[in-house]
Amino acid sequence: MDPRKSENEGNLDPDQSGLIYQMALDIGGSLAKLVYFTYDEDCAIEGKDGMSPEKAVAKSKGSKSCAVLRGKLNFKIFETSKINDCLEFIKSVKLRLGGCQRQENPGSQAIAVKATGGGAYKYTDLFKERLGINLDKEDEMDCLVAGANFLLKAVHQEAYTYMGGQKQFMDVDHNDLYPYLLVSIGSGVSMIKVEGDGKFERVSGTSIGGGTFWGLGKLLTKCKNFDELLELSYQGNNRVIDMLVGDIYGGTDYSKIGLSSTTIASSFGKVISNDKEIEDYKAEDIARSLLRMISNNIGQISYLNALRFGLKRIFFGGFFIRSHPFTMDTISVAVNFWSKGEAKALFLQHEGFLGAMGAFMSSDQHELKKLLENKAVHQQASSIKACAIAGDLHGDESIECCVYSV
Ligand SMILES: Nc1ncnc2c1ncn2[C@@H]1O[C@H](COP(=O)(O)OP(=O)(O)O)[C@@H](O)[C@H]1O
Ligand SMILES: CC(C)(COP(=O)(O)O)[C@@H](O)C(=O)NCCC(=O)O
Repeated sequence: MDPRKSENEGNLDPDQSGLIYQMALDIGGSLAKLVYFTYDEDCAIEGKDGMSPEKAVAKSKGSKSCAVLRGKLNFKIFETSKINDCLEFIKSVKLRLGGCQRQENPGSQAIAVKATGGGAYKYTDLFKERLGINLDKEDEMDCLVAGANFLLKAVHQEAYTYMGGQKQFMDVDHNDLYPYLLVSIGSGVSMIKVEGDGKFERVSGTSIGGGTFWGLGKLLTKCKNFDELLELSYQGNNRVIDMLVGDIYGGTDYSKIGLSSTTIASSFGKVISNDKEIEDYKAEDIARSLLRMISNNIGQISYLNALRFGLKRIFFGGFFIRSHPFTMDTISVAVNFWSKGEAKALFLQHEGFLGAMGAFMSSDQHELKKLLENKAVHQQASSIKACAIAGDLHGDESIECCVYSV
């Protein structure tokens, strides 16, 4: 490959040759997330006598007739520390925002793109200078909530429970969605009580989140990337590192206070009594203990906040989860254990894209928003992959969808 080209250049999915009608960004502490809608110019509109999408949309305004725009919602991620890859990707695709602007001559015509997350502020000048894009900033919490509400209502089988290796999809009753606790596990963790569309309060947070897992993991195991660390955690045994109740109580349960001998009494606690150096421990075991410690802690704090407000459902999002069985199992067990089965942990297929989806939905100057705001996006269930992100950082996913306008 030509070393002057970015990793993504020349490696585009054929679907991306379609026009990008609308794009939004969520640039977080660790990852930059993109959501964009593409359609095939030749066959995008149905039921409008072969006219162009723009014309059909324009014609449908103010009339009772229905325009249907067929296309795909695409999802893509980049490491924030490699923001240049993200810029190169946007540069390499045909950006046709609002149905009337082409990004062929950056600098000559400013294009506005909705953006959220800290990077929307940090990289404002970079986007403007390199791509001629004005980042139109949206509040991160507003976007997380809007994205979660939209996905839960519009995407079939978006939410699921995970217990004992079993994934069980939950049908969301639109009339019985609120209230719930939304826990976004990104670099740090935000906990938001959601009571309706745009009706929410950030009730808590913790700095011990995904960045902590990846940061400490990198230090302690010398892993070079996040996936490697996750993979290691699969193979490890945390009992070598963690001090269990049984280690303290001579192998027995402490049943009087409901603790079994296998419960972790102290994460990483066994290390203090061993005369070992870090090299004497297996990276797998360290990764496993770390993942359990962080996941357990988030599960417990989430439950406590759910209890504060009498919330029974806790939806977990953010890329820390990565549909990882062990992470989801640990969080579910923690919520179940602490709530004595009263509260439920739920996960989202598009876990890491809540903010980007919310930013996408917040666009107010493009035709697509006008199409989307009143109508649901109906996806074909068969087109969803079981895992939102399947390991590969640059792996992307798309949902076939129809956008209706009446
Ligand atoms: N490929 C990856 N590279 C880095 N971190 C990853 C990756 N995949 C998952 N993660 C985890 O996801 C977290 C970031 O989640 P995300 O929801 O994108 O938050 P943020 O908005 O802070 O970037 C990281 O801190 C890390 O724990
Ligand atoms: C500051 C943040 C909202 C930024 O979001 P992120 O990039 O981590 O997704 C988040 O990291 C956070 O909520 N941190 C926890 C801060 C606290 O409540 O202690």
